[in-house]
Amino acid sequence: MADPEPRSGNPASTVGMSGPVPVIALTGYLGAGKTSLLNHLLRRPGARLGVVVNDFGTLNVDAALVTGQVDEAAVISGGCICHLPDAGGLHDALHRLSRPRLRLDAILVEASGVAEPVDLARLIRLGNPKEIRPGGLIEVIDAVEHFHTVDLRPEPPVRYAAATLVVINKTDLLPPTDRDRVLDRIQERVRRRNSHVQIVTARHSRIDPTLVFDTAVDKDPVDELPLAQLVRERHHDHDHDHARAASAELAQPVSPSMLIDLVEDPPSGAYRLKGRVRVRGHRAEQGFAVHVVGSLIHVTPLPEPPPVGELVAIGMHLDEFATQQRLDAVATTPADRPDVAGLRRLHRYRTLSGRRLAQGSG
Ligand SMILES: Nc1nc2c(ncn2[C@@H]2O[C@H](COP(=O)(O)OP(=O)(O)OP(=O)(O)O)[C@@H](O)[C@H]2O)c(=O)[nH]1
Repeated sequence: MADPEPRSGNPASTVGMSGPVPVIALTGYLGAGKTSLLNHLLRRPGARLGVVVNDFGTLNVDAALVTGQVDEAAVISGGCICHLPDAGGLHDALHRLSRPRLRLDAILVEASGVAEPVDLARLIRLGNPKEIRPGGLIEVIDAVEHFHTVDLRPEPPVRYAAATLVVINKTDLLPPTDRDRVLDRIQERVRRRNSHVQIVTARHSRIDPTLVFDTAVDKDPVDELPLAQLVRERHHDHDHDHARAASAELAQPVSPSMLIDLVEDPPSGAYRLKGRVRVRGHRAEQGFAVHVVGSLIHVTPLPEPPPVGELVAIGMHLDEFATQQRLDAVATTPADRPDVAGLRRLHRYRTLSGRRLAQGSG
């Protein structure tokens, strides 16, 4: 399963997004590999990440990485501790970490092994709509222990339903002769509960961070602590499959109908889809930021319509050719007149993005 590198540079970073900070939940049964995943993501240079863990003191988070990733070390070590499912604690932590001054690219929430993913996903949706947006829920599965711990009943566990990405971890511990059979079986169980979820396999939770958040540059920012850089260099590895990406530049306003068709039915294999777009409104042009993670769709207005917009799709098993065609179709189809039905659909998502977060429904 060796996927090629993203096609040109790092398309994942071409959409420089301010606006709501994505909050990504890491869940999984005890010992599945959540902390390993968190540390792996923190090692990725270039992104400014906030971290929320249940108890920073007792978890095996690499402190050098955490403090190095964000120049506000005090925020990480002192302000982001919460005890799930205490909504107040989580919301306080998210509120602090989403302050614009911190300029975080993403916030990672590591849930304890006993936390219910469905409840956690709902808690995150209860946050302040202006500050954060749901960035997905990553469920880590221990490939060896799965059928002895989590998946014991005839019906697949409900926890799969909340996931946008499933990482089947510890594949190195599966006997080679049994590997494919076990992986197929786990996938089949997950898909019975969540047919469209993206599934990847991993050793030591090493997945391509591009799947999870935007990594803006390939080397450490200048304000990075030297210690963190050293730790990263020691661990810097390329022993994971790479996500694929496709992108299109939007030189003209796009058709809202085509855009919503795209986000409601993303190209095959796309896990994340994001864009900054310009649409023709009744009176003037309007700008929107659009984010899709799994089945989550989030639309926010931009202060100004972008002179040139972008669309980017990312996924482990992305059909790059078909995806490029879909993105290009949106980019090149003229949208000279206001598309009333399309605008209505777009604004509905905009309203839902705010309301769903505010009310915690859906
Ligand atoms: N061999 C092997 N060991 C792994 C892998 N992933 C994680 N481990 C080990 O499994 C143990 C548990 O991993 P963690 O990342 O701490 O798991 P966790 O889900 O955070 O654990 P809890 O917080 O206790 O629920 C650690 O000793 C890891 O080094 C893997 O893919 N292969």
